[in-house]
Amino acid sequence: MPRPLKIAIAGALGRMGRQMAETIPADPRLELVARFHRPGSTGEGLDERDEALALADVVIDFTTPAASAELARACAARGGPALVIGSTGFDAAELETIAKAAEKIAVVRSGSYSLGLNMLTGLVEQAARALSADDCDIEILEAHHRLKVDAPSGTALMLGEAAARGRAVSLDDVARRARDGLTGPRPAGEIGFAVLRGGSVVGEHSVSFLSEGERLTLSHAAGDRSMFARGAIAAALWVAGQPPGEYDMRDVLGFGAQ
Ligand SMILES: NC(=O)C1=CN([C@@H]2O[C@H](COP(=O)(O)OP(=O)(O)OC[C@H]3O[C@@H](n4cnc5c(N)ncnc54)[C@H](OP(=O)(O)O)[C@@H]3O)[C@@H](O)[C@H]2O)C=CC1
Ligand SMILES: O=C(O)C1=N[C@H](C(=O)O)C[C@H](O)C1
Repeated sequence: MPRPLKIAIAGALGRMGRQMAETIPADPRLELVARFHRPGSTGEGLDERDEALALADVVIDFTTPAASAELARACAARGGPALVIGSTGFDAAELETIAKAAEKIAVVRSGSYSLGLNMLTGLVEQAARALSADDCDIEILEAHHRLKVDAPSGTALMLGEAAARGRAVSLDDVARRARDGLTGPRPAGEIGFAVLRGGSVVGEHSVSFLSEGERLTLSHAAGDRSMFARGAIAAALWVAGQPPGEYDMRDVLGFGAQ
């Protein structure tokens, strides 16, 4: 039997950090070797970041875009460990930092570690390919708890990317990320986003394909955070054996080009 994979958790005191600390010890393939939070955060069994990086094969990180980019830089500078990034809301510079780090270490980054949601991206791509932009409008709706700080969610953007792939266009060229005021009629080909925030909603996403007289809606609802943790664990087990590069859950799940 191979030795357990050594995991460190970044953002240990956050909602997902605490969920990871609950889920990892129940998996015999893993050993939780360290948990760290912000630099200088102590107590509650926390480790210093650099000590944690020295102990781990893989770091699982659900923090903030800035913290994830800095962590990727630090992991790359020391030649490891590999990284599983769950944070969302990155800007272009942060994505560039992660891409640079991925020249030195293996990184999985996904807006959603849910298996069902990643399956949904394949269905969305397929539907978008089949339903022409001339007479079918794509709208993405997401709902999350009141404490979420980024919008649209990373998952909504993943679904938008899937729809854009299906239509062979760039999401940046067709995304309508908000509407307010006198917006005019909806241009054909747009992929629209709408956002709801409130209460304790873990995460709900739907993609609607609207044409004259009918609407097809594909949707996913997260019941709790444990399935994100299980997906991140699958990514950690997979990424440990990979050469440097930036990967996503389609690589982990073997979905390949859809
Ligand atoms: N990909 C996926 O499947 C999922 C992604 N997410 C994403 O993961 C991220 C975290 O979500 P969630 O756990 O709900 O959010 P939380 O705010 O509960 O947790 C994030 C934690 O990161 C901490 N943090 C901030 N800066 C640093 C740093 N430099 N080093 C270490 N820790 C730091 C924060 O500390 P402090 O509290 O002190 O600010 C906070 O506790 C979000 O971007 C969210 O969208 C969430 C669920 C699933
Ligand atoms: O912040 C959250 O909570 C979540 N964030 C991710 C996202 O932005 O899509 C994943 C999940 O929906 C929960």
